[in-house]
Amino acid sequence: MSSIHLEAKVGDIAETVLLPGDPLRAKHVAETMLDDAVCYNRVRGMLGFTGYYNGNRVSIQGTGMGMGSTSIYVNELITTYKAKNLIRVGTCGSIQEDINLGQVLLAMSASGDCDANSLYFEGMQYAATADFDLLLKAYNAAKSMNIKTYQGSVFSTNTFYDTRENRWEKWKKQGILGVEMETQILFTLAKRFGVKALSVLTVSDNIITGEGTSSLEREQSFNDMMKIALELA
Ligand SMILES: O=P(O)(O)O[C@H]1O[C@H](CO)[C@@H](O)[C@H]1O
Ligand SMILES: O=c1cc[nH]c(=O)[nH]1
Repeated sequence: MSSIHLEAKVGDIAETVLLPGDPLRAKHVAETMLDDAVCYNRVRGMLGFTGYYNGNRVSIQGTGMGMGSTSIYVNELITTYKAKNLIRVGTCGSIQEDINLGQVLLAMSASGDCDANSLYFEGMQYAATADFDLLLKAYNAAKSMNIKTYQGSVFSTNTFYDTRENRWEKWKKQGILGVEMETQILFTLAKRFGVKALSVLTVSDNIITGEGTSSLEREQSFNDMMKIALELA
């Protein structure tokens, strides 16, 4: 048996699944950091692999960009493949001047503009929150590897491009650390289905200062984030 958007058979995917937006980041990590990695999904080019990290079985599955695409993979991973720990490994734009390129955020919660949530919660606002156990483990793993992390809230948006001026000013004042496009729906669905979720994010852009990284760097150069997430397997 497989699902609509994943051709893996039940049993091909580990209980802990890392979730980059970029399927080529999944491939790069599988090739450079996992042992005996096997590709289980090529449907729509949304690559997924299962392998071993320090002897522990782990999968890594691209989600695509945005909450619509992510919700499809998260739903299928949980309901068909019985995934138990879903850990996003993504990039984000910092909206705080002092959080610079390459730094790692552990998302405690996600605000956002997820349409699926607005409909589902009938206009009420749900506080999408990380699993505390995964958050604590990630924090401790980072500390033991001497990797500095920032713990706090992120904003998940479905619109990467937007012409509003000072769009992020109020969110910056509200203490949001970074902006990305998937965490709000990941945390919401994980709680609904009774599984654990966390987002580990690397700052690829600083939206306030305008600094950014290349697409190759976004695909390949986020070692600290990957090491923290893989320790959770
Ligand atoms: O690098 P990924 O994981 O794709 O994450 C970020 O990058 C994409 C936008 O460029 C969005 O998916 C955003 O959340
Ligand atoms: O600015 C950014 C950078 C990464 N991802 C986003 O969604 N926004």
